[in-house]
Amino acid sequence: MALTVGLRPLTRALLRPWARVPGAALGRPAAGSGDGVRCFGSPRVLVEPDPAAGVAVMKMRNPPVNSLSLEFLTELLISLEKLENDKTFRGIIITSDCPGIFSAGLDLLEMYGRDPAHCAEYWKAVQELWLRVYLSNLVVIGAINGISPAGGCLLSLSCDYRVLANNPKYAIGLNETLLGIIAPFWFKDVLVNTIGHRAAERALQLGFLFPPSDALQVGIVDQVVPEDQVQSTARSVMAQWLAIPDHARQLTKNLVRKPTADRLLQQRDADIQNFVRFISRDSIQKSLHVYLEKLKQKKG
Ligand SMILES: CCCCCC/C=C/CC(=O)SCCNC(=O)CCNC(=O)[C@H](O)C(C)(C)COP(=O)(O)OP(=O)(O)OC[C@H]1O[C@@H](n2cnc3c(N)ncnc32)[C@H](O)[C@@H]1OP(=O)(O)O
Repeated sequence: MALTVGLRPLTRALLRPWARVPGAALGRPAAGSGDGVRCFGSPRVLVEPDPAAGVAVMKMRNPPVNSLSLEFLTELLISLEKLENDKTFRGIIITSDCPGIFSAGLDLLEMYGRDPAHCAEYWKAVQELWLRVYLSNLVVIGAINGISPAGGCLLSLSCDYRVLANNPKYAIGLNETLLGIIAPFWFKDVLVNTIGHRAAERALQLGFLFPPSDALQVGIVDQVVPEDQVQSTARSVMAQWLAIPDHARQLTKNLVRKPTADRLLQQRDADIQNFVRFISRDSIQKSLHVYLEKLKQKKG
């Protein structure tokens, strides 16, 4: 799939070939590689390759909460495209480098107080990340080591398999209604595909954030394991998935997922316009303001 985001100069600049990680992470040997295999990535995305296994671990590190800002989305897209195009890799594990947080979801500051052109560019990047992960030819496993609301949950749901750490704080779900906003139809479609119509109907309207035991029961994650076993479990699950011939697995994945992705692909521009119209409403901006204030006050 070609990377088609119509980006502004700032974000286009990020799309240069494979930026190296600055500072300490630069050229750090990948965990367990022992053979000089180097980590790479970008400021917010650390990629630990294991070429022998054909697997790369992609660690999100956009502190404090891995909110999906435009820059972060762009870096994730670059990393994913690079891995997708490198025949060395057959699978990726997406996880977080921010303790206790997988991803706080979309960056509210990209939609609050912004002009329509910015909101449109942002939404296009959100669409692009979803399409890239959801339709990836690679096996994509989510090693969910922290809380994962809204856009964080969408990212998880777009993986082929989800392993969640068993910590009651690590809730997962599409909680948009709690913010006074609405999960777009393609977020909803992915949830319905995963947990079924009735469970999704309740979860979406009530903005459920499922703690691990409930998450497993409803099927929004595939496995819940002790926190220190999330990465090793993701690795063993990956080995099972990689035992299947790539072409058969990829075509089957496409068969199952294409109709859902096509619904967005057929109306991307309309979806962007709809988002911009919705998010620009005074009432929605007010809801976002109230929610952001609540987040601030929680601290004080
Ligand atoms: C058709 C129209 C469709 C519109 C659809 C729009 C779809 C949106 C989907 C989304 O993803 S919306 C985002 C939903 N996310 C959330 O509700 C999570 C909000 N955050 C939290 O609940 C908490 O931050 C946390 C993740 C549980 C972490 O808690 P913790 O106590 O560890 O940290 P905080 O002190 O709360 O946060 C630190 C810092 O980060 C800011 N922040 C948190 N989340 C976001 C975010 N999603 N976007 C931007 N900024 C965020 C928070 O405000 C703090 O900032 P400060 O400056 O340090 O005070």
